Amino acid sequence: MTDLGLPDDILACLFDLDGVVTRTAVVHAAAWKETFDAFLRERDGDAFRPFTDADYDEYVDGLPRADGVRTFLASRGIALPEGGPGDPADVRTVHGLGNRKNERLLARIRTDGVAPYEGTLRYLAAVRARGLRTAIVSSSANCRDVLRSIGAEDLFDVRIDGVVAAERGLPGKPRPDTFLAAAHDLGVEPPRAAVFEDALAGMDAGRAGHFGYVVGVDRVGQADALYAHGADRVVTDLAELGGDA
Ligand SMILES: O=P(O)(O)OC[C@H]1O[C@@H](O)[C@H](O)[C@@H](O)[C@@H]1O
Repeated sequence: MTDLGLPDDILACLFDLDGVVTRTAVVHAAAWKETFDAFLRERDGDAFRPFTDADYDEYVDGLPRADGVRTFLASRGIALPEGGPGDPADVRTVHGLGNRKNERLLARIRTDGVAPYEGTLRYLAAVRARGLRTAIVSSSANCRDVLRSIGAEDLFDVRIDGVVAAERGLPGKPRPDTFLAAAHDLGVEPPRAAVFEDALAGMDAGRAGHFGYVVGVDRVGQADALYAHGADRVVTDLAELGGDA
């Protein structure tokens, strides 16, 4: 193991964004809850069954936006027409609901701003100082704006996010394709790359892609689930891995 807490032969680090680099996983979760609860109340009346944290972790966290809508609704036996990406936020389609959530997410970000995890920024600096390559691998179409807002865009050699994945036709997490694309673009074989993820879907992607090391970042007390989904090690902050100057 190196002083970064990684196997000696790791050459690249692939980081998820929301919940790993920035404190935005909770912002996404809150925007989803607002959106789904309003939808379910409209549909089922006041006796509706609310969207829970467990629903978020299991069906939505880490997935591309439209996949999150489909997967959660399917868990409740609900299917909506697909619609299209340009659907207005009040249309009852997969994309309409996704757009409704995005409006709520952006409103929250406008009001509260974006905060990074300082431990991750320090770890990233240490990774780069030791000559390892870095990528951001996020399902979010808002990834670039979020990184820019904390001045962290230049910390990554490669970005595979929701926009790039759509352009290239890559399936999102839990499939490994976005992480594999990042490793490929960095010129590193998957067994020589480490994945850093807070979402269960991200763990599944790390395992499916046969990456050299998968670090689960536990921000919400789900260490056991992260291990069950394939983490090699679980930390609550990347500073625990090492990388001190
Ligand atoms: O809606 P966006 O910004 O494209 O993000 C898609 C997904 O991105 C992931 O990073 C989040 O964990 C999910 O909650 C979110 O739904």
